[in-house]
Amino acid sequence: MEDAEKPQLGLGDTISSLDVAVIDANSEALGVSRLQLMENAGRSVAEELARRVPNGSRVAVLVGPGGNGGDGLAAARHLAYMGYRVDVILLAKPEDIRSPEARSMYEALEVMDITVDITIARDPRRISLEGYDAVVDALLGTGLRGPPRSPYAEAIEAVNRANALKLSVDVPSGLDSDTGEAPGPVVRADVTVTLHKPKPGLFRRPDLVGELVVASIGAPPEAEIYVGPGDVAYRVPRRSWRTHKGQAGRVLIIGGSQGFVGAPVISALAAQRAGLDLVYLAAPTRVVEAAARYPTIIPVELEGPYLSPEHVDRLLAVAQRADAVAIGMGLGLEEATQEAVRELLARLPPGKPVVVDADALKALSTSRELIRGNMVLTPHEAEFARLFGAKPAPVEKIEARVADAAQQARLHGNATILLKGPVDVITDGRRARLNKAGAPAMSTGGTGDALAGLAAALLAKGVEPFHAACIAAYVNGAAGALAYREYGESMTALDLVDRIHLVLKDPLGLAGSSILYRRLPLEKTRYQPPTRGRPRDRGL
Ligand SMILES: NC(=O)C1=CN([C@@H]2O[C@H](COP(=O)(O)OP(=O)(O)OC[C@H]3O[C@@H](n4cnc5c(N)ncnc54)[C@H](O)[C@@H]3O)[C@@H](O)[C@H]2O)[C@@H](O)CC1
Ligand SMILES: [K+]
Repeated sequence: MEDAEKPQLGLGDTISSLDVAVIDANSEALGVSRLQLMENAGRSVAEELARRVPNGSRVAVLVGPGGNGGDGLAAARHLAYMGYRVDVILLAKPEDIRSPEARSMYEALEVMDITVDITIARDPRRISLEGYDAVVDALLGTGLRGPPRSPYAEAIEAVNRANALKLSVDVPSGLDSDTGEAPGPVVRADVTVTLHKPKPGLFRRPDLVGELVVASIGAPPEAEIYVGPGDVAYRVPRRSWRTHKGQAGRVLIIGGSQGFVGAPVISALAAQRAGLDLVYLAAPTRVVEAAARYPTIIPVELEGPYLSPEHVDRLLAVAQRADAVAIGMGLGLEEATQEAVRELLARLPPGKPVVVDADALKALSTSRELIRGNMVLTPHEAEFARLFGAKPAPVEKIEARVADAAQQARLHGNATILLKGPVDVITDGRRARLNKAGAPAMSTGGTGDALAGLAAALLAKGVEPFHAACIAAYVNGAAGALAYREYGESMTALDLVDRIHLVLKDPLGLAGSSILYRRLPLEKTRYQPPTRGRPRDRGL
């Protein structure tokens, strides 16, 4: 396979401002703190400046109130060590520097009374950058919201007037790193040192970015490769007081048969724990009767012992009221059931996101043309082999396994495939991530049903299919790990469901726990670092 065709493990070639927050938090969960990242960012910035301006030169560092300013403060310390004459110009009052990391950068600089000069720009219109050889723009980064307000607007104008080398930290201040829009004043940089990975907006405005350099902040590639607490904290929408009933998501679970009564009930319970407004459970009579002890689940009784084509019209009507559907758990392998699954998937509105699990995957194996981009398929290895007609590479050869799954995703409309195993592979053919949260006892029956319910719940909340599958795998695994801690080998899928709220309520609080610390015996893969260079040279 061509290298270009291989999806890189991780979040792709560029990262959004949301990805930045996720990577920070996942990095912290893996033992590399935000403070370390900021320190590395500052050092990388100082080193890039040192490549371009001889030491002894005069450098002004303009510092904003957030993480971007924190990077600038760290850079100032490194530049002082390297022999530059450093003046730091603070646009915010020191007490307005709130993040603990940026604060500690400021405190370290404050006592450097021999080598660094710090001024607070009380009147931003009077900032003069005359006589400097270089200006470091650490005003605003990925946290920019809307056009820069005073005093940052004036500070940006001052940077642009300066007759010096202009180096922007992460993004030219004023540029929206996601869209490339500049809704107000914006820095015109000679060099932009962007951190960890390029942001998409940078490629849209090479005129503002100048030379683009991608610098390491020491975040482990694993912070992107493995789904982690940052994904839960920043990608899962939360209700506000203004949310109306139904807005937080409605899910339709279709599953169960005379022989498998519990599976779809576990899915429904897990979906509910993900914070949904409504959960419909459409299932044969015996399943609906068993679910009656959970009054919060809305039953849709399908008369008879198993799903069959005469139920499809009714299911389509209920599906209209749901934001996402999960189908397959415990449905059984009756020919009529398989036919009903195919008919339903063919007739569902194309915009409706669907999780296809278990017995519904078997139905799909004879009609793979029904697979589409907003589907999440959740096969384990044998189901994958049956569905796509080829076994995936073993878990130990993780890169080959990812490539096998990604290839099938590409062949099937970039649907999301969640290939379950001791380490889960999640890919839409463009991106690929892994989940290692879990516990050996998760081989117990029903944990896969919980996973399907979680994935559907996240889809219903508007999370895009790739991230919904990633987060479902992590939340399910982390809840399983917590259940295992308490019950050991005796844990059941219901113990897992009972711990979903712990993972969702305080995902970052769990970070200190050992959920991501298991080292897996996987064949090593090479991480491809993002390339340096001018955006136009990269044809982007
Ligand atoms: N994982 C990463 O990539 C890392 C990011 N770091 C840095 O952190 C930055 C992000 O930090 P933050 O999220 O704190 O955001 P920023 O530092 O970009 O700015 C946020 C601050 O600016 C204010 N602000 C936002 N829009 C404004 C506007 N239109 N007018 C006036 N003020 C405005 C906000 O109130 C907030 O105080 C990145 O750009 C990067 O420089 C680094 O510390 C290292 C780690
Ligand atoms: K900046």
